[in-house]
Amino acid sequence: MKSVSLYDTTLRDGTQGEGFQLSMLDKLRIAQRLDAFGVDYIEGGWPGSNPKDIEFFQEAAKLDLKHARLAAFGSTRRANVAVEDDGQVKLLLEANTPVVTIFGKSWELQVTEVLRTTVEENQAMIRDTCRHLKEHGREVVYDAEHFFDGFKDSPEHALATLQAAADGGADCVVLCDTNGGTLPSEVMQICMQVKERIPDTPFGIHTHNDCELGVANAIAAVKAGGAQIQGTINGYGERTGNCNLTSVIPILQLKMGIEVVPNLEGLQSLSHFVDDISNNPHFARAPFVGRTAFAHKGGMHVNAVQKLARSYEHIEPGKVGNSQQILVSELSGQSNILIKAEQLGVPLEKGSDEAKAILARVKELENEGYSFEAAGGSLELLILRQLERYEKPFELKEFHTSYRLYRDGHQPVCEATVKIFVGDEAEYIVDEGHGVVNALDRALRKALIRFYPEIEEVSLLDYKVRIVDGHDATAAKTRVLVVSGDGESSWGTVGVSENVIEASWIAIVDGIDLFLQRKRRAGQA
Ligand SMILES: CC(=O)SCCNC(=O)CCNC(=O)[C@H](O)C(C)(C)COP(=O)(O)OP(=O)(O)OC[C@H]1O[C@@H](n2cnc3c(N)ncnc32)[C@H](O)[C@@H]1OP(=O)(O)O
Ligand SMILES: CC(=O)C(=O)O
Repeated sequence: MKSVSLYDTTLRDGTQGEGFQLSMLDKLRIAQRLDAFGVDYIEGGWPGSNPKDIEFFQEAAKLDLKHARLAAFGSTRRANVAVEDDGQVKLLLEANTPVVTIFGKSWELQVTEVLRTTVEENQAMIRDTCRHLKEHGREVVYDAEHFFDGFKDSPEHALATLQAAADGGADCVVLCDTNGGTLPSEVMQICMQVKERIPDTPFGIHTHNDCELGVANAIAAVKAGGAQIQGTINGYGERTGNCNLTSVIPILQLKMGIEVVPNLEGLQSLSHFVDDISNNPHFARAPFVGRTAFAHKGGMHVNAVQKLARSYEHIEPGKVGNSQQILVSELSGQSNILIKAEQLGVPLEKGSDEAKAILARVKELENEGYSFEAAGGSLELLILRQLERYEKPFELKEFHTSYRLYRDGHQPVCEATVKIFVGDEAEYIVDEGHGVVNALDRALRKALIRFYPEIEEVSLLDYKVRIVDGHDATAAKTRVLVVSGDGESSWGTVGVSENVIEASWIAIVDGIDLFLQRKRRAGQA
């Protein structure tokens, strides 16, 4: 048996966070992934809240979960209502889950001001509801809402509410830092007192991230003997979110030697899955699972990690399914360039003229406003050009763009003409587009297709414009970042100019040029 169980509330408390909505089918898919990953409890929702959650539990019963136990969430019975007659408690039982989690009030202020009842009735509500659910054969988790605030206000009152849950037969009492304002030292101290005063019922922890201490507080509780951690994948949840399980899990497993999941390597992919399914962007700087969690940019760091990865990495990235990234920028040393060149199959010597020239060119261009971090394609071209492993596929003679807006209600027209040379042959093409950049992209492709039919495979996936230096207002330098793809891979290219059309042109041309260079080099290999 595990010494600490993982209780996931992504499907309940996670959905209380702004911008995190899940359909019933999304919830089912996430539940399956959580089960496969080895989470012990999955809180699916609150049946007393909405029809979607009622339906979820009906469908989830058919899931054939291999490991996790499903929990339905709700509150204690209402004040002055018999527990058998409480509609919300009935729905909790009708959800037919092996586990039911109920929350109740620990803070006297909440009892008198929010519930507007007496301390005695509140304790009866907790005790009766736990007992009733136990009598119906459920494993009962009792979430002590506002426990730490309640304890700081009156330890005796807060402990008496826990005792009421224990008397009602709760299997675990979970201390909640509902407002997220408690410090790890306080959590530790209070948890130790709970352990001493209620020794026969295991305690767990449920924290919120309002002081960015959700994870630290959960770890402090485990240090004090906590047996369950409640949290969400990627920390989604009410306000600033809940304790982030994608951080807690590797901390427990890799730093504290507490085995909680069988395949930690699946962590990053689980994190991306939940982002994707909820249509949220991935948080690049997320510890352990973020894209940049093991990305090295400073030249000195890159030099060191090449010699010894753990010189700047606190764990092996592969242990959580992540990988080391090396970035090239104005902060690079030759080591960054050497690694990139090696990856391109053109190894370079440290101290060689080529390595020095490439590094100098990167620094010069970054000073002009280029950024190679997200433009690996442009960096690849820069290296090939410097090493004379590059054949120019075409020469631009001229391009022209126009945008015509009619006052009589006609659709505006965006037009581009492009004149290029491939060897001695000229091609002069005009095309229209949704905007001038689109027209330019279309005209260029049309002009090239006769010479390079393979460019049919390339499409433009993303286009971003950023002002490099804002002080020149509309004459400021712009950086355009383009992502192109061929269905198998994608690559970023960058262009910089005071003119956004020219910056776009540079980035688009590099995107197509790189594709042609790669094809040519693959053909030679
Ligand atoms: C800390 C947490 O995250 S707890 C979970 C919070 N999550 C949610 O609220 C999401 C789901 N909630 C809902 O769908 C709705 O709020 C419902 C269906 C549960 C309740 O809706 P309504 O009956 O319209 O009540 P409303 O939301 O306005 O007010 C909550 C009521 O619950 C009572 N209540 C609050 N906590 C408890 C408790 N632990 N035990 C019993 N009653 C409680 C409040 O006193 C209030 O009743 P009152 O107005 O008679 O005093
Ligand atoms: C129960 C719960 O979600 C909280 O107290 O934060």
